[in-house]
Amino acid sequence: MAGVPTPLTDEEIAERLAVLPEWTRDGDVIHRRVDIRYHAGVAMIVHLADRERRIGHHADIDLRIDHLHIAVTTHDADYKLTEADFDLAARIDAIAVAHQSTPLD
Ligand SMILES: C[C@H](O)[C@H](O)[C@H]1CNC2=NC(N)=NC(=O)C2=N1
Repeated sequence: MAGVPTPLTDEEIAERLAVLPEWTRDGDVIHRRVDIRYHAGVAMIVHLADRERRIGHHADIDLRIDHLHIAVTTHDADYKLTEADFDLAARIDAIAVAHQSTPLD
């Protein structure tokens, strides 16, 4: 097992957020909204959960009728932001693009 992941500094977090315009920092969490219809949102969650299982990092996901809200932090780092959160955020963005274009409702 790897040790406890290292929390990022405020400067490191700002650098990473600068290239993730969909994401907002709220303390020790980053979050974004994905506008997506309900059934496409379900499909996106299944896709994302499979990716999360493989990378060993998981988002908190709130499914609503016309959007998802996704939040990421690292519980193994006492709920601080780490590199793994920004890696997952970038993967979420790519998955969202694919699913937002699916014609499911
Ligand atoms: C053992 C397992 O890899 C860990 O519990 C992983 C799983 N997924 C995780 N996801 C998130 N968001 N934070 C973690 O600290 C974390 N830890």
